[in-house]
Amino acid sequence: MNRPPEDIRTGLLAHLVVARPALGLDLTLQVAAGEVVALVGPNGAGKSTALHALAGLVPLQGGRVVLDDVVLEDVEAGRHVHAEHRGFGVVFQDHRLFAHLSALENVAFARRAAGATASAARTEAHGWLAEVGLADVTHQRAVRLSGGQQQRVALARALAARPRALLLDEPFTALDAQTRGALRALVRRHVDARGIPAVLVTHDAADAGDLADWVVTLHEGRRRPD
Ligand SMILES: Nc1ncnc2c1ncn2[C@@H]1O[C@H](COP(=O)(O)OP(=O)(O)OP(=O)(O)O)[C@@H](O)[C@H]1O
Repeated sequence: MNRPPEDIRTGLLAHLVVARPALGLDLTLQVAAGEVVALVGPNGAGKSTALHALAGLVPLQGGRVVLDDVVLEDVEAGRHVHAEHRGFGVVFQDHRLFAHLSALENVAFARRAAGATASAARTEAHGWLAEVGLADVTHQRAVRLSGGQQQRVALARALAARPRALLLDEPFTALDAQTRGALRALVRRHVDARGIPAVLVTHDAADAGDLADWVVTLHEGRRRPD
């Protein structure tokens, strides 16, 4: 499942150069609209760093990030679009929910931030929580939810924001096998229906095999040759 070398017109194009003493990153990535690319590799290879760099949360020392022909970052040209304005839906490894807001409020917040009215955001948030199987805990505070439930709220929040691209860092690790399968299918449907690119960081061969169109292997911050 290695991507053929042709160029893509819409989707995500990135060259990420991050200089760090422990591990530098130099990665070129292209993900077409409607595609899921799995980013795999051993612990410490730089997968999360790459995702955070795409999201605008880790400064680049070189390179560019372009989404659907919009330049989000270009180090040489001095352009840096703030993370909040990049249009990515992100699921972080540690979920990063608002601990003292309810599941519903966490998801509605993302939809509000993306332009919906308060009541529309709440209605849609109910729908997303039902989609991820959490209709019965909508009013539970995030801090009271189990790890797997928090992970599902994080995915609902990312999808609810109507992102222009998805960045998913180990988004299914805390889930049982049945839920994992259902949520992989949900992500696939969403990517197909909205025609957006998605990057999935995973250690799970089944995640990559089921969900990804292409696999990119990172090793010590570099792409391992196919
Ligand atoms: N904020 C940071 N500042 C400096 N170095 C960092 C920072 N975050 C991560 N690193 C280092 O960058 C390297 C890559 O880490 P990263 O988390 O990107 O790897 P990973 O491939 O996602 O690993 P894992 O599979 O364990 O999640 C590691 O050596 C790590 O110590």
